[in-house]
Amino acid sequence: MAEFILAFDQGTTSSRALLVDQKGTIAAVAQKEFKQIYPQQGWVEHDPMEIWSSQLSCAQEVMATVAAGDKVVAIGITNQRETAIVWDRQTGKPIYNAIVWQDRRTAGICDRMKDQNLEATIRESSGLVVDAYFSGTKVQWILDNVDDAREKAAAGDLVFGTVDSWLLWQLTEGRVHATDVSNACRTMLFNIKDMAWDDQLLDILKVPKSMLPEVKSNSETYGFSKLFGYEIPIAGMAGDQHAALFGQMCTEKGMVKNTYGTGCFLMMNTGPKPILSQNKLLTTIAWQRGDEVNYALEGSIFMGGAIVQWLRDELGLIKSSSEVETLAEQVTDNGGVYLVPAFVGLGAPHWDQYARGTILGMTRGSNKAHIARAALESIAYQTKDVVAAMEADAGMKLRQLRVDGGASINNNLMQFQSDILKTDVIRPQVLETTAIGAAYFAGLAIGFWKSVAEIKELWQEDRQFSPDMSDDARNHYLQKWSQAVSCAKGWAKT
Ligand SMILES: Nc1ncnc2c1ncn2[C@@H]1O[C@H](COP(=O)(O)OP(=O)(O)O)[C@@H](O)[C@H]1O
Ligand SMILES: O=P(O)(O)OC[C@H](O)CO
Repeated sequence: MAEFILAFDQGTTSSRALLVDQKGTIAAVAQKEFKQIYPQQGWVEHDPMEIWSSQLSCAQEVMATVAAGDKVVAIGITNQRETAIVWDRQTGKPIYNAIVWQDRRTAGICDRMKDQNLEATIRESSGLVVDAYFSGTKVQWILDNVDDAREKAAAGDLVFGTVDSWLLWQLTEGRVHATDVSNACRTMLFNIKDMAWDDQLLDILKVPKSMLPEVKSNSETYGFSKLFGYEIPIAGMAGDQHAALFGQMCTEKGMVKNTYGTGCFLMMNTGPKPILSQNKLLTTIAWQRGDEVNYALEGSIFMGGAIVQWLRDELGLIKSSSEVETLAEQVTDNGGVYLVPAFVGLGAPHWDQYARGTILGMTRGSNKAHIARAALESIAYQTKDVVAAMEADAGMKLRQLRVDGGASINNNLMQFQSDILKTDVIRPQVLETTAIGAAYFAGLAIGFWKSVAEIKELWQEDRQFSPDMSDDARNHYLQKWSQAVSCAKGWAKT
């Protein structure tokens, strides 16, 4: 009889469900894209019911492949982080769409917090910078802008959750309202040293404590789902980047991964003590298992693979994401063209809410291949900016970068990344590290895998990319990139 873990990977643009077996092999995958809602410039929303229905239908699709006699022994959840959902405790209905992590509508609330000199307080307690990215200001916005929401929240009738919480609520049919530490620490409401909701932060952001989910570790049984014919424990939950760090088995201090999905998210495992960044990175909880807490430094880049989607969907330069490779290969270099993909502002280490997308350096000879190349290169330059900040904070040089996510399939991009970083880039055989990480957390909780050492044996390299660029060329690219970033900054601040 074969046994599997069912992993939910609820991403920004699609929901996925995967079956993972004991060898860490993916036995089945289903994926469904869902609607991106842009009600105003800079706003990004999802329909929470569609998040759930797309996730459920993917789960049903892979469950249908489980042979008679075989069994799913646990569910692991991983999710797009920071996205905020508020729903009615009694009816389970959302009172507003999910406000997505990319949404910039609360930039003004953040400016006011900065004017009140709250940055240091917020950083000390939450490890975060003041930015519209995080959930806290999004919850505040919903409470202040949806009719009667403040009154209902004060009466205890509303609950808040990130997407993990929302899925857990649905899976348990409203019986469990909980989250995990890795998602909690992205809300700007959680104290990463005390490992508890922070009263001062709740007060600053005007969020009533009664709305908040119970906070648990990343690997334990949160509840049971009866939706798939028999009772299955939900035993692992983690934000997608934290799950990817674990899925990449970056379990030693100093190990770094970069996930090239919609955005790019670099995380460095910094061990059992939090390092407060001096270089505008985030201090975040990597994961908690039992009483053991691991911290990480994170650099969040808002536009990664999404730039390729923009070339495809808005400019129509390519028909599928993979076509970007052949288009970019039509030219031997960027021809002096630089694209700063600040479509939703710039994240780490710049944190400019008002930066906007910019293309610079075009001449009469510039063509669509140069733009495609500049778009891909921008992913590598943004990564380099974060790595430089990470090295400064950690006081050490990066030894290697482990990569995963949809865009890491692009060999030219990975080679350019290695050239620009002057560091080896290592790609594993299984690129679904996010879902795998969630499966590992769930499997460890129920004894499907006995130890991290056992799981480490499952990680296998696919390919290594080593630097092959002169220092002069690298310095030239980085200098022009930095000039281009300066031009993109502050554009929308009027
Ligand atoms: N060959 C490629 N080169 C560059 N980017 C790619 C390529 N193939 C896919 N992508 C990008 O990868 C992203 C999808 O990766 P994925 O890890 O599934 O993202 P997410 O989990 O954020 O939805 C998309 O933004 C897509 O444009
Ligand atoms: O949907 P992804 O994979 O781009 O991840 C989104 C991040 O969790 C946002 O912080």
